Amino acid sequence: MVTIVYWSGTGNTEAMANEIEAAAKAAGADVEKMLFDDTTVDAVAGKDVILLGCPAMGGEELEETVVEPFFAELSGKLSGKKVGLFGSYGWGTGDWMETWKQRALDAGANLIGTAIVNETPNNSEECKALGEAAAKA
Ligand SMILES: Cc1cc2nc3c(=O)[nH]c(=O)nc-3n(C[C@H](O)[C@H](O)[C@H](O)COP(=O)(O)O)c2cc1C
Repeated sequence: MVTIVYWSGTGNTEAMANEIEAAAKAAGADVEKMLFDDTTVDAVAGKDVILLGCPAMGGEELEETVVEPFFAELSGKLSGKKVGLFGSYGWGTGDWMETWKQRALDAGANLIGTAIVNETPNNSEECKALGEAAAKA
């Protein structure tokens, strides 16, 4: 089972989640998809393959009211877990994802891939690759 958990303010990261879900399903995986708001840290920590989505916010940061506190707590429970990260960005160059990736690695996660897209995805190769990697993980 691949579990996708995401936050999206204007729908771009949500569109990525949909593309990743479609790719993972096409590769044969069962997929569940939910918002950070609709789950808990312990529920996510108990999953097998975890894909987390959040756009670049703040100054190259995670969304601060929901995702940052969620991930800060979850990172204590990610050691050895198969984790993928994705999100949309605007005017930056993807620095928020580099920081996020490093935090996941520092937490001991087994990073299966990342995907970033400038604004709205449109049959993104990055999303497809992450969905396929998750299906095989
Ligand atoms: C409050 C706010 C802060 C943002 N900060 C950044 C940023 O630091 N770097 C960047 O590249 N884009 C930034 N963006 C642009 C968003 O990452 C971009 O529009 C993205 O597509 C939004 O994804 P979403 O539709 O899933 O919310 C910011 C947007 C907002 C509204």
